[in-house]
Amino acid sequence: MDGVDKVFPGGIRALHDMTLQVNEGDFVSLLGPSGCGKSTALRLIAGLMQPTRGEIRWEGTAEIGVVFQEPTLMPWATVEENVYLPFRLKHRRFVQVAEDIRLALRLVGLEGFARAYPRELSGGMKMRVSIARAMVTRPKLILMDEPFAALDEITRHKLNKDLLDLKEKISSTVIFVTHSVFESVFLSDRIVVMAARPGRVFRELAVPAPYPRGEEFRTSADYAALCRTASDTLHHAMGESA
Ligand SMILES: Nc1ncnc2c1ncn2[C@@H]1O[C@H](COP(=O)(O)OP(=O)(O)OP(=O)(O)O)[C@@H](O)[C@H]1O
Repeated sequence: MDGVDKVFPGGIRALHDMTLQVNEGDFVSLLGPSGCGKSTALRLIAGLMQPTRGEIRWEGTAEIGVVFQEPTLMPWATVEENVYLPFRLKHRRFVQVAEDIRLALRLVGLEGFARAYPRELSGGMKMRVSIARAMVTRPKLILMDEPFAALDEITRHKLNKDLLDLKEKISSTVIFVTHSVFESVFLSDRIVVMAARPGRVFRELAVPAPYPRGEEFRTSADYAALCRTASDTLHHAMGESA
């Protein structure tokens, strides 16, 4: 993103001069207070809307998978039919992609649930279906907008860990929106702290901890120190925008 502004009709300036580079294989978190434009940035990157000013450039073509805060599953369709959706939109026949669907469900730990309906699943399982759907076509870039915000802490920790394992396996690039300091430090190799009114990049923080990361990292002194730095930076960002 190069010098991107987004002004909504009515004059709300959601983003101002946002510049951000994401490289292949990065796990980048956008961390910031409510209303700082994180979702707007993600929607611009997804091409769901256009910037008012500035540019979003790609090297090569980008296929994108998106995971929203709500799992947004079709309640009348089974798990495998839900995961089939991105292929259906590309006019691929189910039988041609059945193996990809099976593999995606296996990667998110839902092998036995292909024929289940969303109402039969827990919140965490629904989110796993949503993740399987986002990655079933093996997009280069996965955009996630606070996907775990509505889950309990234990489930959230489990899904954080599983998401990192999954990323290793499918080697995608991930841009992850969150307002949780802890989550951003656990997951990402770079945290983009944003400030509000107008939304912009306040500072970028590197998380120099090796992957794979698990409970050992989450309970380490390094993790605690990184969380403190991120938390302080977030407070500065909020102070500047208050
Ligand atoms: N479609 C829209 N029309 C007008 N204003 C909008 C629209 N979408 C977002 N905004 C405004 O733009 C600003 C940024 O919103 P955005 O949802 O991107 O923030 P956010 O950081 O994702 O917030 P949250 O963490 O609460 O989801 C807010 O002031 C919001 O009210």
